[in-house]
Amino acid sequence: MTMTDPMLRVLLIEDDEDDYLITEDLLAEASPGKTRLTWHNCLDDGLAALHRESFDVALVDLRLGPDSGLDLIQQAKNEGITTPFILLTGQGDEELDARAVELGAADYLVKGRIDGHALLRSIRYAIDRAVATEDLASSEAQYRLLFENNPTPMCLAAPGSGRMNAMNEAARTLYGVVLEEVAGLNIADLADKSLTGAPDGDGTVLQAGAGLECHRTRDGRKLIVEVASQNITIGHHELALFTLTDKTAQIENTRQLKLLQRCIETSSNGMVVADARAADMPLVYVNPTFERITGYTAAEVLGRNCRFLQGDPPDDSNMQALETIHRGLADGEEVSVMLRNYRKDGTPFWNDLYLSPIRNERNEITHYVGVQNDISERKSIEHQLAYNSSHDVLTQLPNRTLLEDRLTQACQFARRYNRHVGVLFIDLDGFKLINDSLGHRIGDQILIEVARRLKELVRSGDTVARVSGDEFVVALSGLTHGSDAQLVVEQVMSTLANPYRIGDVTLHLTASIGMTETDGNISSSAELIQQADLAMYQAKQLGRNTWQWFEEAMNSQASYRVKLRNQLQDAIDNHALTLYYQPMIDSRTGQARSVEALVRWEHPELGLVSPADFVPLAEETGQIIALGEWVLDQACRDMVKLHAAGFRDCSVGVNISPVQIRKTDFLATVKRALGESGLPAQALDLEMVESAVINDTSQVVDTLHKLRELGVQISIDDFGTGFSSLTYIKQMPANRIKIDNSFIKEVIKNRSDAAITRGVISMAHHLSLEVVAEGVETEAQANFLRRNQCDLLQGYAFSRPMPFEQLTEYMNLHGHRGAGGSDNAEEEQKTVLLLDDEVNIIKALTRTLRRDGYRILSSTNISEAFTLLAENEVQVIISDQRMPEMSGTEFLSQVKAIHPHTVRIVLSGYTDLKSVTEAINQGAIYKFLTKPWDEKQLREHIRQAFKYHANMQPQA
Ligand SMILES: Nc1nc2c(ncn2[C@@H]2O[C@@H]3COP(=O)(O)O[C@H]4[C@@H](O)[C@H](n5cnc6c(=O)[nH]c(N)nc65)O[C@@H]4COP(=O)(O)O[C@H]3[C@H]2O)c(=O)[nH]1
Repeated sequence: MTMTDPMLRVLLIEDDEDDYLITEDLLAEASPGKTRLTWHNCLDDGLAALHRESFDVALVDLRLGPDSGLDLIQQAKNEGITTPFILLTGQGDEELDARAVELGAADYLVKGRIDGHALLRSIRYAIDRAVATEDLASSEAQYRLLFENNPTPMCLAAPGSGRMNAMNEAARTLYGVVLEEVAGLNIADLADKSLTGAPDGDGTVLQAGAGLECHRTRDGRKLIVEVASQNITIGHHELALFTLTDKTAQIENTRQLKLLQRCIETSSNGMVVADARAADMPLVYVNPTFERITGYTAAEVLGRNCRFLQGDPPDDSNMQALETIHRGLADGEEVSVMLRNYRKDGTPFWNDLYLSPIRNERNEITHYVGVQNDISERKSIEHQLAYNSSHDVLTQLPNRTLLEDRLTQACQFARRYNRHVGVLFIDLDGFKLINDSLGHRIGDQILIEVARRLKELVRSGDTVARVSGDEFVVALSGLTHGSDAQLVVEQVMSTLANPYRIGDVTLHLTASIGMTETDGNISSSAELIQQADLAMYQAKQLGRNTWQWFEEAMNSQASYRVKLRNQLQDAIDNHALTLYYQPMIDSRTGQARSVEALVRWEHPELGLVSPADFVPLAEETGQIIALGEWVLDQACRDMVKLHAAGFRDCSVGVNISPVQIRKTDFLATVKRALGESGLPAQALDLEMVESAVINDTSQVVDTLHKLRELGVQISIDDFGTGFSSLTYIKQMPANRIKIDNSFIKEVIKNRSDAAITRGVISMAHHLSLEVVAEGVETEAQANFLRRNQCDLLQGYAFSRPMPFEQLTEYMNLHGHRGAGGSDNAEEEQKTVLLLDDEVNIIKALTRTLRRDGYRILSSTNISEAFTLLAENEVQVIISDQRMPEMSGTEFLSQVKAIHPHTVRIVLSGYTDLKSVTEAINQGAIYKFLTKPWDEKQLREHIRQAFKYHANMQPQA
């Protein structure tokens, strides 16, 4: 009923006309003029009228001829007619009443028992109910629309059983469920049944009361879903409403981000990010490695431009690198530069910096990322190697190369300022005897002392050099007269004649000295040295302990050299040279897998002449070409024989002089030697000093590449004595480097030699080069080298050079020596080294610690302790503090440099606070324990020390 139409439109479907008339009267009486009654007397007409016209209410008689009013109501409902019905009947019947209500009839009236007002009231009630029902249906439809179209996946399920009641479209799409399936589903069917427990949300924030669950789509895809549930009531039904938010992608992204972050944070390179769009490009991120390298904390540097690393005032040596950076920034390109930067404490470090722009999706540069690599250690090793190339390692004096340089400068100065240069060639008399009888250690001490005395004697512009074993040269520059050198030589003679006290030994030495002088007009500094050398030879001839000026006539004595040269030529022509071989031992297997060919000359008068004497002569005269060719041919032939004897993997190292490699037909010579002998190219290893390549043309490098293409191996010989730039060596097609024996000599006790050797091995391995240690004389050296992964060992500790016949025997006897095997068992065993000069303390400590099953090594002196450390895998060291040679803390500081992975403990009855704190600050000491000790506590400390050692080891 609408407000604009106050007339009630009533349809009566009734087969009895009388009843129609009665109804009409009742309505007219109750509401005169306010109702309009339409009458139809059968079911079909009634239904047709309901379809055709609009009525506010329909009164339906129960009996419609053959039909029932209930059927009509039923049919009308089925056909979508929403008009409210009131059922009329002749008599009251409860069952009928119930059935009518069940079908949706608004009321049930018994004819004859109602008056007009009751009828009207019933009609109005039916209309009101219909309006209310329609409103409810419309609001239900709205809620359904909200649920169904909600973008959040949701479903409704029975709270107890979990039977699915409804799933909205978003949820069906997420899980791949079709509408028809929903009714057969249970909420539990969404879960991934293969997993138990809640998934790791990687810190994802969830709504209050929600949880994360692993679910699976119908086609098996895994989902991580945030599930929130809430109990609601719909039409008297208790239901659980689940909202299901898919977090899979978000969690995966978080994981990826965290992984990236962890990579950056744990990177061994320092990393910084600068904001390219903010003024002065401030740092917005630095990783922990940056903090470790520079000593600055993130808080101290964020917001600042990273130029503070260049020092204050900025280091000028960075100019070129900074220009490259500025150019890179201007062009928006990545750059790689080497900078000298400064840590917070002011110490410099070498920063190998790679700078790269980061662009956004619009290709604009938003940030710069800088990757830093602290290469100070490499630089310092290279620096030290470079120093060694111009200095004698033992005495730290300039060597022959630097001497020649200084002499050339002194001659230039003399020419310009009308001055003179004097040269003293000093040879110690009888030094070889001292070396042979008292040993190298004493010999070395004397050489160091001689160097010290000579340096003290000369002026600052003069040069004292060591040119070979016991030969020194003093270059005196800026002399007014050449004869002034005479004053110096007298002082040298008397200074050197003073006694030498080495330990308990007192020695007396004399020297033979040759002298020469020049006004600077001389063709080469080498000639000047040679003149002084000839004069020294003369002084020796005169009975030693004297000095001689060089005279022109002495040059004739140089005819000795001419004679030697002729004899060498004869030896080459008549095959009077011979080859010796020295094995190189594989440090892992203990087997010889390579040999070095070393030439020998059996001189008719002089006996066996060392190649160190005649090879330089042959190089000077050019005879090295013929000599070298003979060596190459012979070595290839011998090696074929060795292969035939069963040692097929053995290669032969042949020394190649720089003079040889520079010859354009060198490649052809090698090919011929291989072809004629039948030796596989892989079995030939050409050993050459790095200067042969570094100082030379690209033609030499080209030849080396061609040799490598053939399969021939290339070794860099005497590594460490030349230019020794590892960066440069990277460019060379070498397979191996041979560390010069001067480093190996002291490797187990000299921290600098140990560091260089270790550094060279590690860096060579990074460049995929094999490393050979030359001059290995003791088992201690060999063990140190093995433990530091040196690949091959060569030296008297294994074998001296020998003729070919002996080599075959050697290979048969020692070819299967398994030196590497025994070490492993040793390595696994916990070993402690005890050092104390009191035997009783060592005994007591041994008693205490033996109970814990450690392997116990002990020593009462430092030198022996170093040897034990070199020969054994020791994890924990306990040292006394007060010892005659040096303090325990000093000893442990040195041990730290050579064996950094040991755990070092001082056990002392006495405390020198300064040295102890220093050693602790340097990280040299793990613990400082005092005597007398509590047995239980000491054992616990040692147990902890081994645990600490185990934790320090890199995890496999
Ligand atoms: N103190 C000590 N020395 C050890 C030890 N083990 C080996 N040696 C010696 O060290 C030298 C190693 O050879 P190199 O460095 O190539 O040094 C060689 C190499 O540069 C040159 N040489 C030798 N044979 C030839 C050759 O056929 N051609 C050329 N161009 N040079 C050669 O002469 C140098 C000296 O040769 P050698 O006198 O045979 O001396 C050899 C060898 O006998 C050890 O444990 N302690």
